[in-house]
Amino acid sequence: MTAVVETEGLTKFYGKRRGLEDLTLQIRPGEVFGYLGPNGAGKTTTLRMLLDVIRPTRGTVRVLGSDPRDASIRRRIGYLPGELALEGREKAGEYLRFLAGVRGGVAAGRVEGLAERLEADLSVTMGKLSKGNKQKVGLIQAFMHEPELLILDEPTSGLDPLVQQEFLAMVREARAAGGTVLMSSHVLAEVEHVSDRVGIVRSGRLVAVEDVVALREKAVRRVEFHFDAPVPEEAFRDLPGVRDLKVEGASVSCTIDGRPDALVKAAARFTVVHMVSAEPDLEEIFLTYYSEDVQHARAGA
Ligand SMILES: Nc1ncnc2c1ncn2[C@@H]1O[C@H](COP(=O)(O)OP(=O)(O)OP(=O)(O)O)[C@@H](O)[C@H]1O
Repeated sequence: MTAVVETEGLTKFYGKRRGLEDLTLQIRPGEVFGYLGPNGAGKTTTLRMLLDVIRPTRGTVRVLGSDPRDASIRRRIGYLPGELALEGREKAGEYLRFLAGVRGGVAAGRVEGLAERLEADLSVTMGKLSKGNKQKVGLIQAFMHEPELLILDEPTSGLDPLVQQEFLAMVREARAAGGTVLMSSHVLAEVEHVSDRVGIVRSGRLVAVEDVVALREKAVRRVEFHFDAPVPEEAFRDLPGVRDLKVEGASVSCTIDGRPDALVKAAARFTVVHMVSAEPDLEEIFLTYYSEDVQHARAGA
C-alpha cells in the first residue's frame, strides 16, 4: 500500500531556528491522522512543506506519490492554511465559485450544502468576515472538490462546538468516501474522536505516533458499578488492570488501567442497576507517557 504522505528525515530550519527536525512519517490511504502539538511545535512548518509553500532544509517528502512541487497534484488536495488571508470586497460565495472553477469544477449544490451545514453566510464580503466565518469559508474551499487528501491546519480553531461537530462529521464522510485526512490541532480532545492515529510533535520533533484505539486502552479511567444488592469483594479482587478497588455494600468503584473487559465480566455476574465510566483523559496520558520523550526532545533542541 503506497503511503499518501511520506516524509523521510524532513527538516526545516529558519536560519538557525529549528522549525522541524528529522520527521519520518507515513500517512496511510483512508486514515484520519491527528497531528498534535503545542504552539510553535512545528505543525504548520510540516504542513506547509507538504504543499510546497515552503521548502525543506533537508529530507524528502512525497505527497500522493509525487514531489509537492508537482502542480498536477494540487487539485487532488484540499488545504486549509493555518492563517487564512481572505480579504477584499468580493463576496465569499463569489470567491468560492471562482476557486471551484480553477479546480476544474465542483458538484452542483456542494458549496451551498457545506455552507448550510457549517452555518456560513456566503453573502458577506471577504474583508468583513468574522474569524469564525473565515474559518468556515476556508473549510468549504478545502472540502468542496471532494479531494483525495485533506490537509487541515488547526481546522477547529474559531468554530463553536456545534459547528465543530458538523466539521467532524464532514471528516468522517471524507474518510468513508475513501479520502485521507491529515489535520493539526493543539487540543487532543478536538481530534481524538475522529482520528485513527495521532502523532505528537514537540519542539520540532515527532515524539510519538499512536493508534487512538490503543491509546484509549492505555488510558486510566474511573469506573463505578451499582448493584441491586450487596456484592462480595472477592468477586472483584485481583482483576487485571483494576486498582484502588472499593466495595461498599451494593457499590463498587475502582480505577481501570487498560481494557475493562475482566471488570465488566465480573460485574455481569450480578444485577447492575447503574454504571458510571469517565472518559479516559488522553491529555493526561500525553503528559505522563511522553514526558521522557519530551525532555529528550528538549535536551536535543
Ligand atoms: N517564517 C518563520 N521564520 C522564523 N521562524 C519560524 C517561521 N515560521 C515558524 N517559525 C518557528 O518554527 C517553529 C515551529 O513553528 P510552527 O508555526 O511550525 O509551529 P506550530 O506547531 O504550527 O505552532 P502554531 O500552532 O503556533 O502555529 C517555531 O519556533 C516558530 O517560531
